[in-house]
Amino acid sequence: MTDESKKLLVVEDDPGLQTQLKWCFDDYEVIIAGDREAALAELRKHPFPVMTLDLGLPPDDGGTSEGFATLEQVLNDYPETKVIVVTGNNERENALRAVGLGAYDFFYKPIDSDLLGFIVNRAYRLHELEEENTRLHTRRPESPLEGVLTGSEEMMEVCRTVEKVAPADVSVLVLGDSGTGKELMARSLHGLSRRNDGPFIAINCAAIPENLLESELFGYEKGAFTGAVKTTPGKIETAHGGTLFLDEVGDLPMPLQAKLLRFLQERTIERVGGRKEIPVDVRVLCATHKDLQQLIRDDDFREDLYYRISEISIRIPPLRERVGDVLLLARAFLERFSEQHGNKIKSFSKDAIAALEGYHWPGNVRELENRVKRAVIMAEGKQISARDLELGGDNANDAQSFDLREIREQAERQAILRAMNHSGGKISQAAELLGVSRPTMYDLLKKYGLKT
Ligand SMILES: Nc1ncnc2c1ncn2[C@@H]1O[C@H](COP(=O)(O)OP(=O)(O)OP(=O)(O)O)[C@@H](O)[C@H]1O
Repeated sequence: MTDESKKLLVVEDDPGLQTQLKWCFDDYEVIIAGDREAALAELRKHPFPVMTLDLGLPPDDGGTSEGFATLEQVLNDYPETKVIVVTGNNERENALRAVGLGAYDFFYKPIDSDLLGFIVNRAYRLHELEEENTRLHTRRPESPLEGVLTGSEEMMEVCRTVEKVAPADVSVLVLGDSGTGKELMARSLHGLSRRNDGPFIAINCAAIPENLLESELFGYEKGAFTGAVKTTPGKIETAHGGTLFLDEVGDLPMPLQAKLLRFLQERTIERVGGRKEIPVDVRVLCATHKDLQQLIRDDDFREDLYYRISEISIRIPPLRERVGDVLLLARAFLERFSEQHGNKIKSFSKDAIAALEGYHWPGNVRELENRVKRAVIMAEGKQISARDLELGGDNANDAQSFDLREIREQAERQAILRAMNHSGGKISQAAELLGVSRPTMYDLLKKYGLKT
């Protein structure tokens, strides 16, 4: 036990009991508070793993209203503190109500120091175990690639592919929904390649108007068009010796697809308004959330370009399909943002965890990152609630389909993922949570394409 965890807060207004309680716990550093304000002032100063709380506090020493108000405030603001409620001999109802609200245990007066000592020691032990548990949960798994956090087998496979492919100078097409981490993977590919001393230049083909995209990519000569006051190299040239990342390549207009293809075949570019062929040495990585095969069928994407940019394809699974990743990433983001904001929020409430597990994350990791960032700023208690994350109610359940079978399957899939997340990927525990046998659980995982 650390020195800090040996502290015990005793909230008691009766001077006689204060003294008795003080020598009852000579193993602990006992701090006495006579009322709610004094107790909260102590809790603000340092964390207390355990506190005892007399329910009959002033100004309502004859009743319990002040005691209950103190209890609720402590449970809300200091959820890690175990509260042992001390109450009159025939006040069973109050004792049960306190435990119902979240008090750890209760104790009847007059004080039996052996029994109270036993309850306090047990509360300390439980607090210690819970802390250990939180530490284990927040421990990061070995990050396979710099900046990439994951514990899921699907993503580990993606990372292994990235490691293998990075040193080979091949073109890579990264596929995946918006916010899944395509750019992060492209940066890893660059970082692990022999070009990592060179530049990494990213351009989002969907974010730049069509008429500017050509000069943005290929550069222009002075006087090529109105406003071209000086010769300017494009992104491709700027990436010389390094990597060019074309995000949302599915949005590249047809004429530029032809020009890009020419560049990939000849490895030279011509600036807009120029005549000179400029040799450029870059590795091209592309990404898209669109279905390029469909675009090819619709004549919106050139098949020959597709083969050039996809010597290797890597598909990043959506966040909802990664077993265990939602909570792992949420905890990592919480740690990062609460450190950045200098506040002490360390955990998610139970309802927040259920909401995180139940939501289907259409915006993937980016959405999770944004929700946690916002919650850290908005949260008023010591824990992040589902409300702080703006999850719950209608937000969490936006299935728009009317197809009953589809809705049932979605719900089943969600439940399986929640159970797998909850059990840390342990199939037998997840099966138990869902009330199905292990073989059925394997069948379900297979049916929904969930790897373990
Ligand atoms: N596995 C991960 N671990 C840590 N952070 C991640 C992970 N995946 C994504 N992120 C973070 O999520 C955010 C979105 O990632 P990124 O921009 O790479 O996604 P994207 O798929 O390229 O998105 P878009 O399709 O919208 O361009 C970034 O802030 C990124 O750092």
